[in-house]
Amino acid sequence: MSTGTRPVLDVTGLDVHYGGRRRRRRVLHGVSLSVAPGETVGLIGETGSGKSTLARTVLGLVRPTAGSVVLDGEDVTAYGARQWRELRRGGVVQYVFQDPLRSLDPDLTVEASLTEPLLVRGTSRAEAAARVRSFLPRVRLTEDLLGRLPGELSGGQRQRIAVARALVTDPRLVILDEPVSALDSANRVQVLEILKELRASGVALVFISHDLGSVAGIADRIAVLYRGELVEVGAARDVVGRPEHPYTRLLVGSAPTLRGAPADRAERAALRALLPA
Ligand SMILES: Nc1ncnc2c1ncn2[C@@H]1O[C@H](COP(=O)(O)OP(=O)(O)OP(=O)(O)O)[C@@H](O)[C@H]1O
Repeated sequence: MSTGTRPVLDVTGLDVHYGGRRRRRRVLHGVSLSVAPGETVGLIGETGSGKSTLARTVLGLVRPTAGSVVLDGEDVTAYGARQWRELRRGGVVQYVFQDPLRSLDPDLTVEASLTEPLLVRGTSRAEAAARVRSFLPRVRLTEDLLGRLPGELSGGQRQRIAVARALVTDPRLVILDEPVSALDSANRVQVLEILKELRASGVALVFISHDLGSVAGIADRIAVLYRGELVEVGAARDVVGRPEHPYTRLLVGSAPTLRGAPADRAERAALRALLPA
């Protein structure tokens, strides 16, 4: 297979358990998901459905009990801590958290935060500084912010810096875990617009959200996670326009922006009754 068509992420039959032997609890079950180069996949599901666990497993922060994770053609399932460190340093996969303060070191200036991932990869200081400056307009930021600390920025600016930091190394895949949930509506729209534009650079995005409305306008495909299982995966317009699983129908019905009118109480109760316990 050529690298052009090879998935940038290929997760197969993933099971994840948390807890010790006595309190062992299955959080993901048989999850299989593939992301093509340049594709944007929205991963949606309610709180506790396992979205972050899936992201953390793909990033090597949680070890699966079964299944495999292949990143850009490399089976990383059995990677040890050192191999993961090297892989992360290589910048193939990057991530953005809901809270940008988790993605940014509070003691580093914006400039240091943005140049660091490039310097770690061996880019010269001058080249890194030039690359950072040329990247700023793509996230609607200006050079006067470079000397500030994360604590001296607005929430929206911080999240745009976190997005820039994830993308400045030209990764193949970026996982964004609820990247707009903590933002007000103006900043949310702006970050979504920026992400849409950045897709043109060919990076693959996995966009995690509990809100179908945020994901629907940006994702090529949508994957729906319900209680640790992927219950529906399809083209965004099909999942929104013709949802098949009762849980997806409930989600679409609860998002008035996606439907003429939200589902009424009786309809929601009928859909809930169809969901597996
Ligand atoms: N480190 C952990 N140890 C034990 N249980 C955990 C751990 N992390 C998460 N869980 C549990 O696993 C389940 C899935 O959590 P996860 O954070 O993956 O869900 P989520 O869909 O991302 O939820 P949210 O939208 O609230 O972030 C939850 O029941 C959670 O309490």
